[in-house]
Amino acid sequence: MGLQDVEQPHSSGVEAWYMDDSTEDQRLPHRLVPNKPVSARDLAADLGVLQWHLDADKFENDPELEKIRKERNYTYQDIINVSPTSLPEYERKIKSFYEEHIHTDEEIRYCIDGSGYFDVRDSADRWIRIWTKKGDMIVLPAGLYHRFTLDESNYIKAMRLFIGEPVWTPYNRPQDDHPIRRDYINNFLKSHAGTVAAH
Ligand SMILES: CSCCC(=O)/C(O)=C/O
Ligand SMILES: [Fe+2]
Repeated sequence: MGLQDVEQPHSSGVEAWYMDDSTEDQRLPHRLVPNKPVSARDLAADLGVLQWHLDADKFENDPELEKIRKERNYTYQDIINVSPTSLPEYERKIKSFYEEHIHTDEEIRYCIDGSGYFDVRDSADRWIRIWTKKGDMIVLPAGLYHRFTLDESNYIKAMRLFIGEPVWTPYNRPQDDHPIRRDYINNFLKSHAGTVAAH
């Protein structure tokens, strides 16, 4: 099944916008002025980023979540609490989450509580900030350059899902010759491949 074939219940989706270039605190929204929003449709069609909105209060027994897990073969799940007081080695991990990277598999996160920002690169190498809040589930495809930060609430509780045994290894940019990155470019960014700059 292709990424575009999966039914996504909410067409409006999570809020996303192009980021400014400011080096201020990463937890700030970093919107352009005026704000330049990005639609759920564009995230899916252009970048392969999928999303659903679920009832997080019933995450332990939710038929909708079960359906997604079955359809997409997500056999593994665990829960991560990210906050200065709950995450072991918080400083090291939060720094590593915010290093631009890819994974060799999808990154699937379901926000059960709190909130945070997943930043993704578009086809012209610009940052798009995706604000993930309670009930939002997102899938970042393998090979997509991205990073994560907490927002000003300083707390997110997220379910991590995976197909098979989980592999969390980040491959920090540059990874332009990595086969997974090449596959991603061929699948999603082909028409813009010449414009995606190497770092
Ligand atoms: C909210 S989950 C922590 C971030 C993470 O696991 C990751 O891989 C970010 O890219
Ligand atoms: Fe990641």
